[in-house]
Amino acid sequence: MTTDPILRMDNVTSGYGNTTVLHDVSIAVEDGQIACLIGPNGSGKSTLMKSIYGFADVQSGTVTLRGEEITGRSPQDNLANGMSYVLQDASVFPGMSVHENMLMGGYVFNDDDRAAARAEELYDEFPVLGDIRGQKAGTLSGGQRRLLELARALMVDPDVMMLDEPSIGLEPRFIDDVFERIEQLNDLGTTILLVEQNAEKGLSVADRGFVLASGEIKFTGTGTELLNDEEVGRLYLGG
Ligand SMILES: Nc1ncnc2c1ncn2[C@@H]1O[C@H](COP(=O)(O)OP(=O)(O)OP(=O)(O)O)[C@@H](O)[C@H]1O
Repeated sequence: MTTDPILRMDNVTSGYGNTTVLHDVSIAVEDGQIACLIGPNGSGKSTLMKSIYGFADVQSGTVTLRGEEITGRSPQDNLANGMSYVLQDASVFPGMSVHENMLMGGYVFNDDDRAAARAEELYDEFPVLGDIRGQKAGTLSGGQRRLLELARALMVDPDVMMLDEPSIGLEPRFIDDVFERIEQLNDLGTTILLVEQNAEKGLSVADRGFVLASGEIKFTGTGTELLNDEEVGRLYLGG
């Protein structure tokens, strides 16, 4: 069964100022899916997410969330509208506690009680985070910090969450844990669009995959279809 896509890009050409990075890109992510974007370095994966979120310039084409056009909206508006984005270089505030970092994730509420209540819900969901809520974020391990970044982005209870390279910089022993967390977020009902350098890992959790090269979508399929595609394997999965 298919549902209407929750997030779409239709014929988007975009970049930065006069520089064009993406050419005529169309993707559709259905409600409740995990979608994964793979492709070589510099192919425009981060730019695709930035074009959805208002960090890059859409030169033509449209971006749609829940059927409503959001092309060119600001990141703040997108966050308030139920979409969160964990940037590749997302960082925690090292001098603040885990809990204070969580509250920052709910700043758009303008309501301290509501933010605190939402943080408690997330500690129930991720007890490891609740256990260290008083600890300064700068003292966390890489895996704990990534979990905090993910949980902080959940403070607004987003319908759609975009994650740019969630496994980057993590020790191998934490990588499986992060992917389990991503599947857990998805089980809670959040639609996820993920950029992942570890293409096999990313596609293995994905309902839908997109291969981007030189700013164009070259292949689309289910995660399994792309993993099993001979050409995708040879060109983009290292054999
Ligand atoms: N702020 C910017 N201004 C101008 N050009 C940019 C900007 N950010 C990225 N680019 C260019 O856009 C192209 C695509 O970069 P992008 O970061 O989207 O690729 P990527 O596929 O995410 O790469 P990586 O896997 O290395 O993160 C690159 O040529 C890059 O130099």
